[in-house]
Order: sequence, then C-alpha cells, then structure tokens
Amino acid sequence: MPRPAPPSDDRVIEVRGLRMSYGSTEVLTGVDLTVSAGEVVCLLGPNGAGKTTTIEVLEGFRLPSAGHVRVLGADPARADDAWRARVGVVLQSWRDHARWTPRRLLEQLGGYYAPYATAERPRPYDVDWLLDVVGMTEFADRRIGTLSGGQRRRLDVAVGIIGRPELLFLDEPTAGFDPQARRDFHDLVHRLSDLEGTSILLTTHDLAEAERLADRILVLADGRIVADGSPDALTRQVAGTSEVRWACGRERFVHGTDDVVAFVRGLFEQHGDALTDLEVRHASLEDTYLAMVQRFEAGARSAPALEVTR
Ligand SMILES: Nc1ncnc2c1ncn2[C@@H]1O[C@H](COP(=O)(O)OP(=O)(O)OP(=O)(O)O)[C@@H](O)[C@H]1O
Repeated sequence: MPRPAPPSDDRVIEVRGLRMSYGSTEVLTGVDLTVSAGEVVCLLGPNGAGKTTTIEVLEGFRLPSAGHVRVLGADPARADDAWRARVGVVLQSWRDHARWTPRRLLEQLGGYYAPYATAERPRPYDVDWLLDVVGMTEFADRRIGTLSGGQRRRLDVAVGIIGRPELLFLDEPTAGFDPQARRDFHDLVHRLSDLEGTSILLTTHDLAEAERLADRILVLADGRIVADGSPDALTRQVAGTSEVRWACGRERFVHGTDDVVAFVRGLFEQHGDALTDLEVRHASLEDTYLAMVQRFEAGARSAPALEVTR
C-alpha cells in the first residue's frame, strides 16, 4: 500500500516551469514536479520523452534552458561537494574501471563520502554489507570487466548508494536484471525508503515495477508532467472501466463498465442459471499508462493535465 505523502514543507525536490532544448528541439516544455522526503516517485514516459534529461538536470549534470529547480534546498547546477555527497545517482550505464574489482571500487568511492558523515547519517555504507545487499558478494573480487550485464547493473546500484544518500536518482535501474535480481532490487528500494528514509526518484519502463515500488507516479509526455498520483488513483482516474466477459450457453459476450457490481448483478437478474462463465478484468496501471500516452501521441495537446491525486 502506498504511504501517505509527507507534508509539503518537507520537499526534497521542487521543480517549476522546467524547460530544456537541444538546439532548436524543445524536449521539456514546462515540467512541474515535487518529491517529498522519504517518497518513492516513479517517472514514466515513452522513449525520448525527456526522463533522463529531467533527471540529469536534477543531478546538476545538465543546465536547463529555463525554470526553477531546487534539490535538497539548492540549485543543482551550483551546488557544492557537501550537497553532492547527500545525493546518489545510478545512471543508465557506468563503463569505467574495468580492471578494478567491485570491492576496490566501492572502497575507493566510499572514501570520498567519509568526510561528509554526520551523527544521524554515518557515511559511507560498510562495503561488505553493501556487496551483500546488492547480491555482489560472490563477484566482489572479480575484475569488473568480466562481469555480466546484470552483475554490472548491481554494481551500478551499489555505486549509487555507497555514500548513504538522502536522495537517490535511479535511471532504469533494473534494465538487464533477471527476475531474482529484480526482486532483490525491489526489496532494497523498500529497505532504503522504509528504514533509511531515503527519497527516491526512478525511471522505468516496467509498469509492474512502478506499481510495486512507487508511492506516486509521474507521467512525462509532450514535454510536461501529464499525470501525477498514486498507482491506484491513476488507474481509477484514467482507465476507470473494467471489462466483464460472460457466456450464456455457447455465446460469449464482453462489455466495458465503470460499475462492475451493478452490471454483474444485472447479468444474474437477466440470465440467472443460463450464465455459464463470468470473468472480470480490472484496468491495470499498464492500461492506464498506454491509454494516456496514446492520447498525447495522437495529438490531444489540449487534454488537461490530471489532478494531483494521492
Ligand atoms: N545531448 C543531446 N543532444 C541532443 N538531443 C538529445 C541529447 N540528449 C537527449 N536528446 C534528445 O532529447 C529527447 C529526450 O531524451 P531523453 O534521453 O531525456 O529521453 P528519455 O525519456 O530518457 O528516453 P528513454 O526512455 O529512451 O531513455 C530525445 O529526443 C533525445 O534524442
């Protein structure tokens, strides 16, 4: 169950009117978003929508064309090392240090965070502990260049969190993960969020993953956030209809309805014992998302942004 959002003065990310152009192409046309302390927020959107661009701006790796951007109270483009030590980043790919071992890389990187340790937040994490929680103990002393794609990705995650970040950006963190690694990663996200109070903004193309992890989902399309709400609320709001399939003797029927209970009651009243099969399929987040994106891609530029629903 999604947790209730913390109060609004607890914001770790605040973005208003973010615009970003590459040459004459405007990718972000006015992004507004917030993330509160301890929230897990998932940024969805089709390929090329601008998710990575948005995250790179928030990380301070890219200068926006316009807009107000505050991350942990600072402008990321001008933030100092102390700010950077509070932020963890898992990018889409990390290809350095092929000859190092994961253990050595994590020990080296961890050392950079030690000066920024505080009483409430000792830094960095213990390397052995971290290797264990990302499922890397077995590969800890192998050369990074010999690891498989999924093993590298686990290392990417470890690199992103070694400094015990207060805020973590994850750009498609589970791309290339096998089902077990994916499940382990989901446990890790819950652990970071629930036990460490880490705020997390992640992108994914896996809707089931978004549904499982996110307190709140943001959909980026047409250069802006077109939906913002809990997975349940979005599903109810956009794809409110459920599909009812039934059979009477040999004939099969299908009907979309907002009120499944009333419809099914009507079916029983009308057909009684003649009903030989009945199936109800509720709309999923995937249905919702696809309906929403198709609407925007079909050019419904004037479609209103959905309400913030939590
Ligand atoms: N450095 C760049 N120079 C020019 N155009 C760029 C640059 N980086 C990204 N783009 C363009 O900006 C748009 C948004 O790219 P971005 O990588 O932010 O999208 P995304 O939503 O993360 O996509 P994906 O889901 O495929 O990872 C794309 O059309 C991309 O081609």
